[in-house]
Amino acid sequence: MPAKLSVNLNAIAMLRNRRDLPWPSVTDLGRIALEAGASGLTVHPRPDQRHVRFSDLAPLRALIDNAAAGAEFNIEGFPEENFMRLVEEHRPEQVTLVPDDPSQATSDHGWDFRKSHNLLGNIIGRLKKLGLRVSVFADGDPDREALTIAREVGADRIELYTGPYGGCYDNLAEGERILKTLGETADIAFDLGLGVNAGHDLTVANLPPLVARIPRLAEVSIGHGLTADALQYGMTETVRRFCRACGQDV
Ligand SMILES: CC(=O)[C@@H](O)[C@H](O)COP(=O)(O)O
Ligand SMILES: NCC(=O)COP(=O)(O)O
Repeated sequence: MPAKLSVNLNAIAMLRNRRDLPWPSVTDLGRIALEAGASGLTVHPRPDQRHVRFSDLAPLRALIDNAAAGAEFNIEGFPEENFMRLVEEHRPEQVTLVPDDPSQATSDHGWDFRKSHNLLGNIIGRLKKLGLRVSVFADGDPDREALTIAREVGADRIELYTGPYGGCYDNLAEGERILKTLGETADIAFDLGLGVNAGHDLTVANLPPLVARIPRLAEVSIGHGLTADALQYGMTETVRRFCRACGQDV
């Protein structure tokens, strides 16, 4: 089955937040994305709300509840107590745990599973009691021992951090080298019984080699590159292009 596309709305929210006005509407663009074939919506509510605001979550939850069967809400973030309250309130189908410090401009690394063993174990235990699928952000580092810890603490999936791969748009040889390590990391994760998602700086250009190397990739979450294309081609056409780049027949 081709990888599913979850559209990350953070970049739309960031544009909206330039003014004290309600447009561009995060909910309306989310609706267009779902109607165009996206399988879900992703938000990363950062503590300072500089992108998605906490008040965006309820209308997005309602939108997904009224969308085609199987549409999913994915909420990403560092698991501090405020984040956990948001997740408890809005019950996403998937929670993606990232090790971000609030001062980070954007996500730029996966978990150190050895150091975060106890934190992740406790948090994932709480999320499992809510019945939520949990994905954990992971570097493209084929470190079996680290991924074994991810499995032991209860993660269902890893999300491969593809920032370094996306950054190689002008250095294809380096991109191929990174793709190799992403693929090896995914192979180990599958072997351990983990599912594999991917995200960060993915584009219509770099998705096809990624899904060719990792054919069992479950989901990609994409915001920055997709929003840039939506400005040029419109959200509907852009979502279709990204779905096709995932190998979907749309
Ligand atoms: C985990 C991840 O890679 C995404 O959440 C990405 O960081 C997008 O978040 P921003 O749009 O807030 O940078
Ligand atoms: N989990 C990654 C994500 O949601 C989107 O990241 P980006 O495409 O905005 O870099």
